[in-house]
Amino acid sequence: MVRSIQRLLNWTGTRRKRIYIGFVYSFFHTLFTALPVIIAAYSLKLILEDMNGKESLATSSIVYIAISMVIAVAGRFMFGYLRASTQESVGYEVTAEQRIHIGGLLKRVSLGFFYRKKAGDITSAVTTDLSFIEMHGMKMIDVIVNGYISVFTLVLCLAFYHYAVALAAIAGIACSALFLKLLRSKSEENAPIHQQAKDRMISATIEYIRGMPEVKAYHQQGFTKESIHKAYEMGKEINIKIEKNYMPYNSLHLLSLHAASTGIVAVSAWLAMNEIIPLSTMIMMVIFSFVIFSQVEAMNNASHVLKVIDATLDKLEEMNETEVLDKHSKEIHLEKFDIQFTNVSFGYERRQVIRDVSFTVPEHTTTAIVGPSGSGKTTLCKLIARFYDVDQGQIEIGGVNIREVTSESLLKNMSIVFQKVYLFHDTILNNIRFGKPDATLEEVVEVSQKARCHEFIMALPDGYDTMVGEGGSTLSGGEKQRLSIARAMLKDAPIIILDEATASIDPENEHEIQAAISALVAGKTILIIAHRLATIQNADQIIVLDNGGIAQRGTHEDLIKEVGIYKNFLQIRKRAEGWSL
Ligand SMILES: Nc1ncnc2c1ncn2[C@@H]1O[C@H](COP(=O)(O)OP(=O)(O)OP(=O)(O)O)[C@@H](O)[C@H]1O
Repeated sequence: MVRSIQRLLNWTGTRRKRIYIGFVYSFFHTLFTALPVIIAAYSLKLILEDMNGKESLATSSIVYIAISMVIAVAGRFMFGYLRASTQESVGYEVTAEQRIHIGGLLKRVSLGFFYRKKAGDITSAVTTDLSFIEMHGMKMIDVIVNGYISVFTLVLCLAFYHYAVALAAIAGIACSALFLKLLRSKSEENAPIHQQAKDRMISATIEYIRGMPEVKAYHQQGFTKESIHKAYEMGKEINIKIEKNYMPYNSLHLLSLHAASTGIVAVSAWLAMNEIIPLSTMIMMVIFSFVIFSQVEAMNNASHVLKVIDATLDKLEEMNETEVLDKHSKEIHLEKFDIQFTNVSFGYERRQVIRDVSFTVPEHTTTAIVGPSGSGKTTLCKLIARFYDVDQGQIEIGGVNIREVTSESLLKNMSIVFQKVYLFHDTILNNIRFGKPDATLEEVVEVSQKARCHEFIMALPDGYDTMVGEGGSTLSGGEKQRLSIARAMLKDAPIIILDEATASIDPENEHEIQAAISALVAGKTILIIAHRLATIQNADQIIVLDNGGIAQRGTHEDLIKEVGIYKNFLQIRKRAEGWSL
C-alpha cells in the first residue's frame, strides 16, 4: 500500500507539496473532530457531578464549554475545507496535463503503435483510466494517509485516558490489517483482469460503431452484435467473480472491526464499573471507537481501489515510456525540398515491404508512383512523412536526413492528401482551418474557391459553419476529397504528397477534383500515387513499384518503349478509362 501511495504521490509531480500540506491540515481536522467529543464528555462529567450536588456547572463553565464547542466545530470545518481545497484539485490538474501530454506523445510515435495497440486501449487510457485516477486518486490518498493520521491521533487520545482501551483499539486495527493484506493480494490478482475486461468492452464498442456501415451493408448485425455481447457478458462475469472473490475477506475485516468496537465498549465499561475512569470518559471512548473503525473501514475499502489505480498507473506508464520517433531529433528549418531515397528498406513488424529503394524527387517537379495493389506505394509516402522510420538506408529532404528532424518541423513542410479523407466532427470552416489554424475566413473562402468546394459549402444549411459528422460522414466522397485539398492548399507547404482517388467518381466531380489538385500542386515538389492516365503522363518522372522494389523508372515516353509492368499497367488503365489503344 505504501508503494502504491508513493506512486500516486510521484504521479502528482511538482504538486506533491500541496498533498503534504493537506496531510498537516488533515491532522488538525482530526483533532478538531475529536475535540467536540472530548468537550461533550467533559460536559457530561460536570452535569453528573452537579446532579450529585457538587455544583460544578457554573455559568462561566457553560459559556466556556459553548465557546470551545463553537471553536471546535469551526476549526473542524476550516481544516476540512483547507485540506480539500489544497489536495482535491491536484488530481484534476495532473490528469488534464497527462491527457495533453499523451495527446502530444501520440503525434510523435510510429504509426505502428496504433496497430499494435487497440483503439480501445488508447481510448480507455485517456478517458476512463485517467478519469478513474482523477476521481479516486486524491480521494484514496485522503482516505488512506489521512485515515492513518486520524486513527493514530484518536488512538493517542484513547491512550491519554487509559492504555487498555488503546491496546484494544490497536488489536482491532492489527486484525483488520491482516485481512486487508489478504484482500489486497486478491485485488492484485484481479486488477489486470478487470482492466483487460474494460479495454475489451471499449474496443468492441468502438469497432461496433465504426463498422456500422459494413454491418448494415452485409446484413451482419448478428456477427458484430455477438462480439459486443460477448465482451459485455465477459465484463459482467469478471466483475461478479471479482466481487465474489472479495466477499470473504471483506466480511472478515468488517467482523474484526465490529469485534474490536465491542471490545473497546467492554474494556471501557469494565474500567468505568471499577471506577478507574468516570462514566463520561467511557461514553467518549465508545464514541471514539466508532470514529476510529469507520476510518479503518474506509481505508480497507480504499485499498482495493488502490490496486486498480496501480494497474491504471502501470498502463499509463507504459504509454508514457513509448519510444517517440524524434527523441534524438532537432528542430531544423529546411531550406530545400528535393527528396532523396538511398537504399531504403522497411517492413511492418517482420514482413519486408520496401526493398532497397533509391530515387530522387527533384525540387518543384512531380513524381508519380504506380504499381500493383500492395506493392508499397502508400508505405513509401508514409516513410517520407516519418510516420514510420526506415529500417535501412536513409531519406533526405534538402540534403537533411529526416531522422534528424523533429516530426513537427518536418511535417510543417508537407501537405498530405490521403485517399481516405478524415474530417473532424466540427464545422466546415474549422476542418479547412486545420491546415492553418490562424487563417482568416477570407483565406478559407479563397482556397475553397480554388479547391472547387465553395459552391457546395454555400449550398449547405449553415454554409461554412455547417457541422460535419464524425469522420466526414455527412459529405460525399468527392466533397470530402475537395475539402481535404482546400485544407492542404491553406497550409501551403512546399512538398505535396497525394494519394489520387481510385474510387469511381462521376466525370463532373472528377473534373472538379482535378482542377482542385492542379491549383494545389502548382510550383511544389510533388509525390503522387497516381491512378489516372493524365496524371501519370504529365509527371516529370514515373516510379514503377513492384513487390516493394523499383521495377522501372523514367518518363512516360521512356517507359512505353520498354517491355514491362508499366506497359501492361498502362493498357489496363486505358481499358478502364475507355481509351482506345
Ligand atoms: N500497418 C500495416 N501493418 C502491416 N502490414 C501493412 C500495413 N500497412 C500495409 N501493410 C502491408 O504492406 C504492403 C504494402 O502496402 P501499401 O499500402 O504500401 O501498398 P499500396 O501499393 O499502397 O497498395 P494499394 O494500391 O492497394 O493502396 C501490403 O502487403 C500491405 O498488406
